[in-house]
Amino acid sequence: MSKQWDYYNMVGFAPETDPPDDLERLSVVAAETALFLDFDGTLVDIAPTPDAITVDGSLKSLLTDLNRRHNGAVAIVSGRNLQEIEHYLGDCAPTVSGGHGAELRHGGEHLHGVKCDADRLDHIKKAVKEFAVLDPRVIAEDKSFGIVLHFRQHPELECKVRDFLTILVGEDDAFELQSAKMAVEIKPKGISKADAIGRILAFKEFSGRSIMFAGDDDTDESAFSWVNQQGGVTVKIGEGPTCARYRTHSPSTFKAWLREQVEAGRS
Ligand SMILES: O=P(O)(O)OC[C@H]1O[C@H](O[C@H]2O[C@H](CO)[C@@H](O)[C@H](O)[C@H]2O)[C@H](O)[C@@H](O)[C@@H]1O
Repeated sequence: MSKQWDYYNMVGFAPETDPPDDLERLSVVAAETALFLDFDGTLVDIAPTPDAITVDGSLKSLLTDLNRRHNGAVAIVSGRNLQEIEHYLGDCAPTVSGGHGAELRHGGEHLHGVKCDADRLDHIKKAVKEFAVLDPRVIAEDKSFGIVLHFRQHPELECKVRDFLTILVGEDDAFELQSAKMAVEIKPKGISKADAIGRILAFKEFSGRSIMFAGDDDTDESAFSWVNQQGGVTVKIGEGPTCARYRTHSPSTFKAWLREQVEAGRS
C-alpha cells in the first residue's frame, strides 16, 4: 500500500475516493500459511438482510481447494453464530469461530463457549426484541451470546438504535457494544476475533505457520492489528479506514485472487 494510504490508515481518515486495490503486490501466499477468513463482506457479498446472502457452489469448492492446499490450516472467523456458518458452508469449513470469537468448532467438536450471565443476556435480548417490535423498520438478530439490531433498510435510524443500545448496556461489566456494517450488537466483553485466531493457532494444523487474515468490517480491526504484530499478512475487503496492510475491492476480487493462489500452487 502507498505511503499516502499508510498515512490515512494511521490517522483513521480516508478520502472519498476508491482505495487502491493492491492485492496483486502479494503475488503468492505459501501453502504453509494459516488462512483466517471473515465471512460476510469477505467471502459473500453484503445483502439487504442477514438471511438474504448467497452462498454458491464456487465458494464451497474454493474453500475445499484451499483446505487441501493449506493442509487444513484454513479457518472461518465470523461474527455470525457458529451454527449459521455451519448451515451455509457445511463440511467445507472444518474450523470455524462464530460470534466474534465466542464460539469455536474444530475437528468436528464444539470447543469453546464464552461464559456469560445468562439472566442478564436474556434481559438484554428481551428489551432489544421489544424495541424491534415497536419499530419494525429495524431487524433484531438473536445470537447465542448476543443480539444485533440491523438498520440497513433505514440508515436514518442509526442514532436511535445506538442510543437505545448504549443506555441498555449502560455500565455493564459483562457486555459491550460492537459496531458492524449498518448494525450495532451487544456482545460479551472481552471476546475478539484476535483471541479466536490465537486459540486456533494452538491446533496442530495451524501451529507454527505464518498467518494471513482477511476481513471487511470494524469487527475485524482487532484481528488485523494482532496479526500485523505477529508479522502476518492482513487484507481489508472494500473501503474504509483500516490497519490492514493490503486492500482489495470486493468479495469477488478477493475470491478471484484466492482462486489464483490455488491454481498457482497446482502449476
Ligand atoms: O464477521 P462477519 O462474518 O463479517 O459477520 C459480521 C456480521 O455479518 C452479518 O451482518 C452483515 O451482513 C448482512 C448480510 O450481508 C447485512 O445485511 C448486515 O447489514 C451486515 O451488518 C450478520 O448478520 C451479523 O450477525 C454478523 O455479526
